[in-house]
Amino acid sequence: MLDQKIPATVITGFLGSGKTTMIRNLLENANGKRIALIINEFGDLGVDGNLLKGCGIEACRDEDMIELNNGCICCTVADDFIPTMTKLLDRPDRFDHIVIETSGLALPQPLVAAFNWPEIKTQVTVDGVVTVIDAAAVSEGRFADDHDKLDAQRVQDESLDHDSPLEELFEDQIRAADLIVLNKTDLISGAQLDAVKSDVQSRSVRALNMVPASFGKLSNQLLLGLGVGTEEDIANRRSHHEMEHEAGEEHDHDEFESFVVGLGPVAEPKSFVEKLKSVIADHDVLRLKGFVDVPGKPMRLVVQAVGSRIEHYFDRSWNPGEERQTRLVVIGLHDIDTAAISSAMNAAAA
Ligand SMILES: Nc1nc2c(ncn2[C@@H]2O[C@H](COP(=O)(O)OP(=O)(O)OP(=O)(O)O)[C@@H](O)[C@H]2O)c(=O)[nH]1
Repeated sequence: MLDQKIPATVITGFLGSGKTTMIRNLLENANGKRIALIINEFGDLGVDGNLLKGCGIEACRDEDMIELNNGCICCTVADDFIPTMTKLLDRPDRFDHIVIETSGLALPQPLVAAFNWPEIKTQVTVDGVVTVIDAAAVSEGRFADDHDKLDAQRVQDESLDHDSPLEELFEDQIRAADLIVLNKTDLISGAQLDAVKSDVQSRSVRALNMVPASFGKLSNQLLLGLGVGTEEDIANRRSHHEMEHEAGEEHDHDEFESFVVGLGPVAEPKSFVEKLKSVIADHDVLRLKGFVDVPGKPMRLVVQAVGSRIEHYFDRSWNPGEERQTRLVVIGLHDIDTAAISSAMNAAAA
């Protein structure tokens, strides 16, 4: 029906929690639904969009997929997101659903608030915010800070007025959620999952709606059928940043750094990946992902690392005319040693 608003689902969650994997599954089960996909990534290499493009899934049409890579979507709402949405809504063909994947560092609140802008509000409603959580990482204590250490740092530097960026972001993404997907349950025990549930719930005053999942395998009825209209409630889900900076200080992502490392062909992928593991551990890399040119192989190699967990596989043939190259995006905290990491990665590839 033309007078019905188009539902939009916002999928958020920290770097590497499994958002793209879940979306892939969702598209595989689209059942004829026409889904527009807006993908936002932190870093200059559009890996997520590239992995989904040409993935062979029928519902995954290149023209229905829009990549927004000019920074985090929460900071570029006016310049990037609103114009993209209005263009999408002006298309003569109508979508059944819009799915938005935020970058792993995005605060969902400003994005959801954008659905109250008049030109969007009349046509679209937020069906729900789905926050994907890496339950294994939570169980390993990745988001639980060493508060004693932070307090000591605050004594040294008075400008440190809040918790660590990882913990804050983790909580802001939880507080914005209508549904929390506790993902990667294949990596933890039932008891660990229970502990993760309590940890996550303790970070919100609202009772949270949580479902466990592995590789984001959940039904589309659940993921796309929340029916919340979150834009109406966003004022009740304020982020740390909003609460700390009532005066309206700009939010930014200065606490994080991302850079792309270009390397030559990699003849020994197994040994390369092993060496990358050490680079990641030595330098506390949060996320590393990209594509590798393996000489003599017709297919491109994908490398995906989330903390110390690293995966590599050949995903598709290099296309005719496509330049075979090795490019990996690396993300860490702002003081990450970019020069040392680049040189260690070069050495690993040699
Ligand atoms: N073991 C395990 N691995 C998973 C699961 N879900 C995703 N992964 C892996 O985790 C890595 C990151 O997954 P993505 O889907 O790319 O995560 P993302 O949230 O889109 O990552 P960013 O966009 O970089 O924030 C990949 O290597 C996935 O194969 C899961 O449930 N279990």
